[in-house]
Amino acid sequence: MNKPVIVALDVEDKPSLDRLLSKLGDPKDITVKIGMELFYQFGTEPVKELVAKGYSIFLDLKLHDIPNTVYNGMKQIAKLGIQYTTIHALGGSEMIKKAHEGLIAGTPKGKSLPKLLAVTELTSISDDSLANEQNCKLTMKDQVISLAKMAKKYGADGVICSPLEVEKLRAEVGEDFLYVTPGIRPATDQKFDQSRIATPAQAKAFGSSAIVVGRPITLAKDPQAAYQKIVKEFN
Ligand SMILES: O=C(O)c1cc(=O)[nH]c(=O)n1[C@@H]1O[C@H](COP(=O)(O)O)[C@@H](O)[C@H]1O
Repeated sequence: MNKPVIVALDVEDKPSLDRLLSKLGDPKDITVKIGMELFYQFGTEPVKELVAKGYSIFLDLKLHDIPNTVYNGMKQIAKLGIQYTTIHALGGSEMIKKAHEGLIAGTPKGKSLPKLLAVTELTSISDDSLANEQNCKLTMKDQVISLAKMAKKYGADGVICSPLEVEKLRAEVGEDFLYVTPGIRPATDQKFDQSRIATPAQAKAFGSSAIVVGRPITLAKDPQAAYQKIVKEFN
């Protein structure tokens, strides 16, 4: 994947956003992720602003609703000129299919279709939570593989999963699919609420197509150095 270190812009206000962006470098070399924290506060405005500046945008709203609602939501998202967007695979095959169709319906003529990424099991979910809260009978790896196979069959371009699952996913779901992995922690960083984590170098070795990194950059004393170190480690 092009520009494969995706910076999660999980900040609470515009000055923090501008400060962080000013540390990252030339917009055309960077993929940034806009998620709930910015979107629920400022709506589509920062998305449009960053598209205009030339960033590649991953709009992460993790749609999970009935198929018709997701179709209509994706139709709107596709108009924004972003490169990647997300749904929860647990919404089911019909929802995934409609998400894909919504993106096709909403993408302006001549523009490229945003890539549809399906979240499998969130990287904050532990094996214990999968077994005892979701009451899932499969192991984490098998559950993620099962969701990824369904996502691929119904029109997703890739999945979001932990780096720990990528090796097996590549073997069982195929090389012609994107494996985008959050849960990235450089060796010295805190885990916080993540469960299934790996370092950037481990993610690279496991075969992640791209990594999503938030707090190791946003909370770093020197975000610029933290970002560059992660880019170097992953490339
Ligand atoms: O869809 C995502 O990006 C996502 C899926 C997932 O399973 N786990 C996960 O952490 N994320 C996102 O990846 C980012 C990780 O942030 P940090 O834990 O601060 O690096 C956050 O913006 C999460 O919303």
